[in-house]
Amino acid sequence: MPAFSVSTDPVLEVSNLCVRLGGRQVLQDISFTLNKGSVSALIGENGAGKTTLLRSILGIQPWQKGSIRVLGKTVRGQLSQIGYVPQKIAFDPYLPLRTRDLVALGQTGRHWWQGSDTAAVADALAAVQAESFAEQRVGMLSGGQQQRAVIAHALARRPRLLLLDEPLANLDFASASRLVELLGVLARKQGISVLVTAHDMNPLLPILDHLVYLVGGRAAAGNVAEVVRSDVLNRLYGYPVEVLQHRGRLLILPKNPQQGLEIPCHVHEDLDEHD
Ligand SMILES: Nc1ncnc2c1ncn2[C@@H]1O[C@H](COP(=O)(O)OP(=O)(O)OP(=O)(O)O)[C@@H](O)[C@H]1O
Repeated sequence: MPAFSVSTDPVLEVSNLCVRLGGRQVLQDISFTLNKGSVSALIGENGAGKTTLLRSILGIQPWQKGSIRVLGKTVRGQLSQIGYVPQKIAFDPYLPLRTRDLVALGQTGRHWWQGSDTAAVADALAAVQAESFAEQRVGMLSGGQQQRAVIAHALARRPRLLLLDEPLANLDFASASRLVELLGVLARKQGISVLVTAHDMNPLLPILDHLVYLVGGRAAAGNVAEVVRSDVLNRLYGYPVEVLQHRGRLLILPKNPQQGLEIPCHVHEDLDEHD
């Protein structure tokens, strides 16, 4: 399989997107472009609007202003080009559904009665290294295996854009690292554009090409060095913050500790300023 480098072919273009929900401006003038074969993170605290943005890209959340283009077209008619892994997935342990069945359902979509493309199902299982548990019930798998099974489900229609809503949230460190590595491989080897939401960008840094950092409904977008800078983040937060680097991890802290951001209690020592 050829390896893809990140290209300048736009797969997703979000321009000046504004979304109001329940009388509140949840997203305000969001603009960014994701290219083919890139890995991007959509970072924000609880309630920042990450899921709302993914739902807008999927065409299930109406917006008031702006535009979203997938492969140069409106999302309507392009849904088969998008794989989606939602945030909360719980499988009953006794659900009579094997991993292979779940992936086949992803391949056939709603038409479960149609035969699935077995080669596409096998490719999706292989892409996430799920062959060894393909015949096991999904409800009996570990959290990390379930996450890989639902990603295979999303990959079964060979999408060009893969959206994952907090896929690392319930994984231990080792499973999260394996999943991050896998997402990098999907982007580089298969040319899929991957967009991952998370609260913490650090686990994703090794594979990240692009960052969309959401605060209070507004976003800064670009590569990590362009976004994670105190001048950019000062504007976004509306108060002074500092960016610290500690053993390859990035920390964003308020200059005045009374203000908003949470300071992780385990990383207070030996911090060097990074701008
Ligand atoms: N249907 C709705 N009506 C009104 N407000 C909503 C609706 N859906 C979401 N919201 C609000 O929009 C804001 C953004 O929600 P969203 O779920 O997009 O955030 P998030 O960044 O994904 O959060 P989390 O990290 O907690 O999943 C929140 O304040 C939420 O309460």
